[in-house]
Amino acid sequence: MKIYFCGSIRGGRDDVHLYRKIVEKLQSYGVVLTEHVSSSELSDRGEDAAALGDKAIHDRDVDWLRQSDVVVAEVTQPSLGVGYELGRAVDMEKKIFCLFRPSSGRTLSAMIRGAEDGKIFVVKDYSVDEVENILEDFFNKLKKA
Ligand SMILES: O=c1[nH]c(=O)n([C@H]2C[C@H](O)[C@@H](COP(=O)(O)O)O2)cc1CO
Repeated sequence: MKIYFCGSIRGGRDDVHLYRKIVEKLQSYGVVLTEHVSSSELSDRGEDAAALGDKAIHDRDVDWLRQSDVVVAEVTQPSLGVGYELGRAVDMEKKIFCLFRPSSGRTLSAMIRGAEDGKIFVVKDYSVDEVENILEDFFNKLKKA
C-alpha cells in the first residue's frame, strides 16, 4: 500500500515529533511516499528549494498523490500546502483520513471539517496518546472495505 502523509512544513513545524510518530506507525501498513514531512531536519523553510525548485516539489508531490492508495493528514497546524493537497486528493477520489487535536485550542477550517462524508473523507478528533490506536482502527477497517 502506498500512503501519502500530509503535515505542515512552511506552515510551521511545531508538530514535527508527532508527524514522526504517525509516519512510523504508517510504515507498518505500507510505504510512506512523503516520509520527509516527518524529518526533524526539515525546517519551516521546506526542502532545499534552490536545489529542487518549488515547481519540482509541487509536481513530485502531485505525482505521489496520484500514485497513493490512501492519504493521511495531520491538520492541527494550519498549512496552505496540506489544504491544497487535500483538495487535489478529493478531486482524485482518494480515501482521506484527517487527524485533528482539539487540545490545541484551534478550530479546524470549515473546508476540512465540512468536507467530512464519513466514507471517503474522514475527520477524526484525537489526542496524542491515542494516535496509534486510531490509525490501527482506520487501517483495519480499510483492509475489510
Ligand atoms: O518543501 C516542501 N516539501 C513538500 O513536500 N511540501 C508538501 C508536503 C506537505 O504535506 C505540505 C506542506 O505544505 P506547507 O509547506 O505549505 O506547510 O506540502 C511542502 C514543502 C514546502 O512548502
